[in-house]
Amino acid sequence: MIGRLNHVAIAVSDMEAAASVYRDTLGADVSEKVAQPDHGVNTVFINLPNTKIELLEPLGENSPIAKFLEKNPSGGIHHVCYEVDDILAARDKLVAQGARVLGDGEPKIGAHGKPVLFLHPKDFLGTLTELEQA
Ligand SMILES: C[C@@H](C(=O)O)C(=O)SCCNC(=O)CCNC(=O)[C@H](O)C(C)(C)COP(=O)(O)OP(=O)(O)OC[C@H]1O[C@@H](n2cnc3c(N)ncnc32)[C@H](O)[C@@H]1OP(=O)(O)O
Ligand SMILES: [Co+2]
Repeated sequence: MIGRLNHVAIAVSDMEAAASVYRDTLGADVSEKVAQPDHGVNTVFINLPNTKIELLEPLGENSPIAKFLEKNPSGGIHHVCYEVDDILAARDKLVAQGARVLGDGEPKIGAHGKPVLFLHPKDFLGTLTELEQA
């Protein structure tokens, strides 16, 4: 069912400092910062030859990454995102197997303009898992 690794996300409290680590220290191709108000985060993408790293910082009062950063003040790996050909079929199959879809269960438009869903970390080996329509 799952296909390519679309991105690995890292939550950070200081986006400028984090982007500098990837741009200046690691010498990567780093995008501009984009607000994702529907998701309560700002994103910066690091474009690697075979995948992407998504840097996340909180946006607004009820950011879903706020608690994570309280527990991990120096940042940390927050989620992995896999591509699926048919996100609704994938969701229905996973729900039938007992997996919990976060939020209202309906896809939202993600950072790449495509539908995304999140699956509860406790159902996937302690790893918050995002699915993105390929
Ligand atoms: C722009 C878009 C895109 O790429 O297109 C994005 O990525 S937006 C990326 C931001 N959006 C999201 O993350 C949306 C989905 N996330 C959520 O709904 C939330 O963050 C939850 C995953 C439900 C966690 O919420 P919250 O931290 O408030 O709850 P909580 O502290 O009660 O956590 C419940 C349990 O899950 C654990 N937990 C929380 N966040 C976790 C994470 N990222 N990875 C692994 N475990 C995690 C906690 O330690 C806790 O475990 P214990 O009970 O053992 O202590
Ligand atoms: Co993501």
